[in-house]
Amino acid sequence: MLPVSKIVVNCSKLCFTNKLYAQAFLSSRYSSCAAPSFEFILTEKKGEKGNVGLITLNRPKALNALCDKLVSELSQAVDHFDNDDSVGALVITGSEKAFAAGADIKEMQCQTFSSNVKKGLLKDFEKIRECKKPIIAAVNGFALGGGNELAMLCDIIYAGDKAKFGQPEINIGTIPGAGGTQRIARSCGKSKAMEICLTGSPINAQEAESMGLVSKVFPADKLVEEAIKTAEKISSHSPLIVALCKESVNTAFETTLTEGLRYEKKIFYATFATEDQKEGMGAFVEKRKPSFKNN
Ligand SMILES: CCCCCCC[C@H](O)CC(=O)SCCNC(=O)CCNC(=O)[C@H](O)C(C)(C)COP(=O)([O-])OP(=O)([O-])OC[C@H]1O[C@@H](n2cnc3c(N)ncnc32)[C@H](O)[C@@H]1OP(=O)([O-])[O-]
Repeated sequence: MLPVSKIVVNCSKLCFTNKLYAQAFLSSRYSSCAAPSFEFILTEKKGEKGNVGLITLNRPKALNALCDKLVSELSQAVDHFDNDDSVGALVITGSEKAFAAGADIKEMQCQTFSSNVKKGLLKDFEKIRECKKPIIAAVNGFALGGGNELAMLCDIIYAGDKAKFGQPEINIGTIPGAGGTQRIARSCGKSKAMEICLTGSPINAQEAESMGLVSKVFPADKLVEEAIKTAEKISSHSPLIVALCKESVNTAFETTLTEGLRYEKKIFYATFATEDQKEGMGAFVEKRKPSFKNN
């Protein structure tokens, strides 16, 4: 156990580091509109048409632990691809060892209730949810705590065959804070959510697939390629209609069945006011490929 004096020194060092991060973030954010450059993530466009935005978490020494700066960069990169008309869908991945081992415990250990409230600890994490384009999480290795919550924040989860999912927060005296208790319960039911959150024990990719947390499992070395293929398929559709479809499915997690069906019907009717619906149905009747205009 660390003596108190060492903990205090460590915490003040962290606060200073956070200030530097904040300054670097502000200057990178407001200096240009070009693709931002990052320290803890890599971004590139993938797919035959370059229409998939790939974001790779890249903080290998800490198993991609989600420190403030990493999450802030991630949120900026998601926003950047969301506003890039040449990109139709995003893939977020990590390394073969870790998608992300959770929030950065070393950074979090000295935080207090009031500091969490004042700085809005989860604000960048929550911003990712506003992305209109579909996001696929391609998970190899550990997806623990905030790592699993980040995967669940995405729209589709693909796993490598050695992936491990879990919410170990209970082991370190806290609870899942970025959607773990809510999203597992909604997608996999109460008993699984309780088991995962209350034991803190991880589950493997096959269990995650059988309980519906993950939609497909691939050999680890094929995972990102498969996720990109799915993202390309999504990107071949009308971006406008894809965004409406994503919003409609997400509504299923927010409301009652009656309200959800009412919402879906409104959106379905509304698609008939778009050029892309005319183009899509026209192309089918004329036996040609549609050419969507995002209108
Ligand atoms: C701001 C946004 C917030 C978003 C979400 C907040 C809410 C969320 O619900 C709360 C959490 O996620 S609570 C978190 C929930 N997550 C957990 O409780 C999981 C904690 N991690 C583990 O249990 C183990 O590391 C593993 C079992 C993942 C791997 O074991 P292994 O293969 O023997 O590897 P190893 O030797 O152990 O690690 C290698 C290096 O990585 C380092 N590092 C790793 N994880 C870190 C982390 N989260 N932090 C910091 N560092 C972390 C580790 O210290 C070491 O570096 P060192 O310089 O040599 O000290």
